[in-house]
Amino acid sequence: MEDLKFKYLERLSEIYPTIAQASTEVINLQAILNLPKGTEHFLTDIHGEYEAFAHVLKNGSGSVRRKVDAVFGNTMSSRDKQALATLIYYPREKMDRVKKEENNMEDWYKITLYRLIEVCKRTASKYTRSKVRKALPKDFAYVIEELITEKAELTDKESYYNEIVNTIIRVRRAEEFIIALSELIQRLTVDHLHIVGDIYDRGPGPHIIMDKLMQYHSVDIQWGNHDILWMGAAAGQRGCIANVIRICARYGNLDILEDGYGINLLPLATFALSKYADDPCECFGLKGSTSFTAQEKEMEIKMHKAISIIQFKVEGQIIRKNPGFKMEGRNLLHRIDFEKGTIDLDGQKYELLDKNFPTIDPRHPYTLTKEEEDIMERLERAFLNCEKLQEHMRFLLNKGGLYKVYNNNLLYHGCIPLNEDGSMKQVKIYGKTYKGKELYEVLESYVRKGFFAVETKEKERGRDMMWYIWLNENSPLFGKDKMATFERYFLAEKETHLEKKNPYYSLLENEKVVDSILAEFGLSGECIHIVNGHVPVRSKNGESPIKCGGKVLVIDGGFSKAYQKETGIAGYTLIYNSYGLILTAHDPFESTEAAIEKGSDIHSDSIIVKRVMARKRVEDTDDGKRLKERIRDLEFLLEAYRSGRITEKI
Ligand SMILES: O=P(O)(O)OC[C@H]1O[C@](O)(COP(=O)(O)O)[C@@H](O)[C@@H]1O
Ligand SMILES: [Mn+2]
Repeated sequence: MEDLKFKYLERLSEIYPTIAQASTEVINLQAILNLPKGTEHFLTDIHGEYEAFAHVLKNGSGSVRRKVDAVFGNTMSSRDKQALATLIYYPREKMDRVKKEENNMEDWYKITLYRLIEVCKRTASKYTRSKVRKALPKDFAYVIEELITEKAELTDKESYYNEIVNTIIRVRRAEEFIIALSELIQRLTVDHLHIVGDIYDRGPGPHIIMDKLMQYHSVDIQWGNHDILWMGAAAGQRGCIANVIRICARYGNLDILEDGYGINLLPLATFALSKYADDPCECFGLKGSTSFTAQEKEMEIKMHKAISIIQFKVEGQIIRKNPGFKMEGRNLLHRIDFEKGTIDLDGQKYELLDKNFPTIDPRHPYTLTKEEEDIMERLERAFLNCEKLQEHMRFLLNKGGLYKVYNNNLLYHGCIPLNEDGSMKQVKIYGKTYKGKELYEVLESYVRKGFFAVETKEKERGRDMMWYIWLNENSPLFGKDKMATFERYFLAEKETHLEKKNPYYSLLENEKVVDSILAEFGLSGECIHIVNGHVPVRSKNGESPIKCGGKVLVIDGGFSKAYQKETGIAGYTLIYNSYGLILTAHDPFESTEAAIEKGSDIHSDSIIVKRVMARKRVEDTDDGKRLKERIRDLEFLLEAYRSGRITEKI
């Protein structure tokens, strides 16, 4: 042990070769520990709504506006503060508008630059000089640093700053400078972003969101069931591929696949148009609003039906291949009486709303026709070979996982499968039993195997496991007793559409249960929380996102337009800054245009969940723990230098 420690100190002395260097580092680290904790921003269930996502990201769920308020207080009107905030979110667009209205732009530049510099100073003051420097835009790095650093030794500070600002305006760089400052403020306002799952499906731009996330300075992702579905599809799992296409078709979003990812859907389209030529496919109408022509719409609807039938067949095969998934109950095609157009569900007969199944052979209902097989083969190849999709999935794999413990908060998308009595449910995965944290871990290991395992069998298991995580009742990401897709398309009886939630969701007010979950992930004591998404909070019905006295925060982002009618709002986001936790309820997002025009933020309400007594510092965070360890090691090194066990390397 001693030997190992000595070796470690020797290595450390290579980085800090002198007493002076090691002690400077100790002083620097100690200074960081005393800075206020960086702001964390939590978003979930974005569901392809890239405009609303970009807006919330730009305004830091109200954080930018709070900064503007803190800097200018009552010295500026609320309208001016809002205009300044909008400028920070959308500098280019806002300036275009201002130019049309203002007759003295020089004055406007001067005032605006001055204001932005003040906000920038305040946002940067939380960070070390070196961190701010790293965030500075290359072109203006030197000047911005001059402007935001207090110059105590200058007697006439004002004229010094004025000179710089005047020069910027004179050389016609004011606009670029305003843009650079605005982006810097956005960048510094949020230190770290958590995405608690479900980037994909329903909305039109998940690929645009992924591109944005890949450029973001600091982010982690807890995979949602919809993300896993896309990961499975990208790994070539047929059940996942069929579901991905079906959901895109359902929401009129097939162009995500065609234009966004360059996946060719022509074979499916041609097949659907010929197979369902005279079929109105009434059960397969599109959700949400689309701008399709009648002809386009007809094609989407037919493709929607074609891929749904393929999905039910392919899923039947996966279920039969994996009896351990215990999902035979979800195989429904063989229970259809194709002559009568009825289905037998647990002894009860139901009439099907659509009786036309030209591709199903009643004797072998789960077998794909030659054409369907051909389509699936081509799609499988297209998903596997799509470079952009694979790149997005690699990013999810690198930055993501099924859960995360971060600064005393436990983050996951769905739930912890529980029994009725609140104990953790034992779940069998390929013959072995797991629960709680171990269940999460084994599932995550299979997801990674689905991409990286060398051995074919293990890889296949990994792939099938992604489909399992998407919809199995024991999946912590799904957490419902069944996914009633078939019933929702084909049966009128609403009771068959019901998807019963795992007891987890009704036990969230039970402190014993909540504590046991937190403890399972190593969390105990004060100021610990579970943050999860997945289930829309029906605030219209008085439901609160704050459960168990604030220990659990269910922040389904509700970005998804399809769900806003049900919930009454556009969901919640969470901010954890040095003063505490702030939950923001959002109003539906109209459009970027409207946000600039009206200068509206989309948050309607901010609820302070927890206000800390003393402002939290870096010292109180996970990063702080690591820094303290580093300081301790460096102090050992200093001791070794001073006692002569290690010599300085000058
Ligand atoms: O309303 P849609 O888009 O058809 O989706 C409904 C399906 O989505 C699910 O709610 C899963 O998606 P979420 O993870 O967003 O809840 C299923 O339980 C349900 O069958
Ligand atoms: Mn979900």
